[in-house]
Amino acid sequence: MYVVTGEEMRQIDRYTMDQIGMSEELLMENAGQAFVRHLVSSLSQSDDILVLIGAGNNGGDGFVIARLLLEQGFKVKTWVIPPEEHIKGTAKLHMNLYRHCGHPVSNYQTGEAQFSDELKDCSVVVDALLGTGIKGSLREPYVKVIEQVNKARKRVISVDIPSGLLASESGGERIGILADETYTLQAPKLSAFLYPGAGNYGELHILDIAIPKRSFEEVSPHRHLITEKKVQATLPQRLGHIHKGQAGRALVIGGADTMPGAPTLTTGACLRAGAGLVTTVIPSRIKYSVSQKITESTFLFLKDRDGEMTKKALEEDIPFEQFDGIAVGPGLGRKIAKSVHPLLYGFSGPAVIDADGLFHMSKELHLWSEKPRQSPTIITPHPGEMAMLTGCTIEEVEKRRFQCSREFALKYGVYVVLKGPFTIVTTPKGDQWVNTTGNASLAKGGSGDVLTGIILAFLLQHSTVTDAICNAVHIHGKLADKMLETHDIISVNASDLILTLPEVLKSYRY
Ligand SMILES: NC(=O)C1=CN([C@@H]2O[C@H](COP(=O)(O)OP(=O)(O)OC[C@H]3O[C@@H](n4cnc5c(N)ncnc54)[C@H](OP(=O)(O)O)[C@@H]3O)[C@@H](O)[C@H]2O)[C@H](O)CC1
Ligand SMILES: [K+]
Repeated sequence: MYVVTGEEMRQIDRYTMDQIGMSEELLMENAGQAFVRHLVSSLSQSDDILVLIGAGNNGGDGFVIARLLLEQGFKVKTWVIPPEEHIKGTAKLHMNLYRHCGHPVSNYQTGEAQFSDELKDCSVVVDALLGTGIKGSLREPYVKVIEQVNKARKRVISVDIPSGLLASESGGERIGILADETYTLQAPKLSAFLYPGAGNYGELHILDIAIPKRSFEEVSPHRHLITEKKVQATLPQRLGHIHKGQAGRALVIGGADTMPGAPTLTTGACLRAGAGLVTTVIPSRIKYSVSQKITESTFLFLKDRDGEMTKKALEEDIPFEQFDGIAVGPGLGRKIAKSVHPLLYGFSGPAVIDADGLFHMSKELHLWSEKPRQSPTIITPHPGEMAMLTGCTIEEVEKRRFQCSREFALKYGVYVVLKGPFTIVTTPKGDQWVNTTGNASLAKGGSGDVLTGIILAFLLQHSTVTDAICNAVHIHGKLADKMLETHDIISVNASDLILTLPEVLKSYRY
């Protein structure tokens, strides 16, 4: 499943029409058919449905939807919002088809007052005003109509994207329909995953309108959705004759006197996510508090100063060659200078850098570009850490989540896991994967430490790095979703996620 910009979707449509030979009329009919097929089970014959039509092909989809709903006996009122002569091409063809079936159209230009009354009295609004073709700031009469619809608090279902939003941008101050559900056509658009605009989408559904795979392969968008099906198919199997060393020897480096919990969580998650052996490297002074909480890992206690492990101890006292993968950073501390590059450069396995590890990395980026690691490096920043690494503001990162992580991944040859709602995984080649599991309960200290542990464990058990990271991100979100079945959203703790791992992982087995 691809995630596309408006421009990519246009190219895909073009290829489908020009090279494959499917006409726009057919695609529009397919879009309306798919929309109605999915919608009818949630409609009742007593619903009063208002279909709002704009000037372009999104409006054309609206005519198909209105016709099909009317033919099935639903009560539908169809409102054309711009002057009718603005409707051209394929949308006009479907308007005529609709009319030839004997169905009526009302026009907002001549019936504003009646429109307000009908909006007040309806129960469902189908928003087919504007889709991927919108350019620049929203113009009248759409501004007024969209504000009116948002105030009316009806059940609103958008076709393709909530009208007013741009397909590829985060929304910001834009006026847009506040939809309860959005039925997007064939492939989700970037704005479905970029806040604040993502909040306008409501529940996102993806409709298959029969655009062939070939059209996507020709345009080749580099973004994908992480799907449950793919996770299920690629989760590691454990063979009957495997021994613990073959399930991965993991090393977790972190912790300081004020942060004993972070490496504890990472280690706990790493064990529950299947690593064969885990060794936790922490400063000596927290050895009792951490080791009491973890039964199954072994420890290495390093010399510390001011409550943090020293640069020298980190570089000289760890037998890196005994391990298959490393996670460095959870609770590592920032008080005393440390360097991550020299620790990892000579290490031949995958390495995850998180939390304070990213702080130290941000001070030595020249080393990462001068001497890139040959083995996979995975960084797991939240937007604040991404801002620190790139020198952008957090707002810029949030606005340009896709571009920002891609630029960094390409420049430094690393995998970037940009956390947040809809975490984005980017490979060093620039391919991107968007995660849709998880919820706001994860906005709490410690949940990132758990993710780091799962990523490390999965890296040691998957055959590809990308699958390992995507599956870890997906499962981590799923833990939070599972917790909401029994817990309130504000009371899920990071350690609860680890306890839920066995049940969630088991639910993915065939
Ligand atoms: N993906 C597919 O395979 C298919 C998608 N379909 C649907 O088509 C739309 C995209 O259609 P398009 O005609 O390109 O664009 P829109 O319908 O989104 O809107 C274009 C009209 O909107 C007016 N416009 C543009 N910018 C603004 C603005 N800032 N404010 C107000 N109005 C604006 C403009 O009209 P004018 O009269 O002002 O010129 C444009 O004409 C896609 O989203 C799907 O829903 C098809 O069904 C085929 C299959
Ligand atoms: K729309």
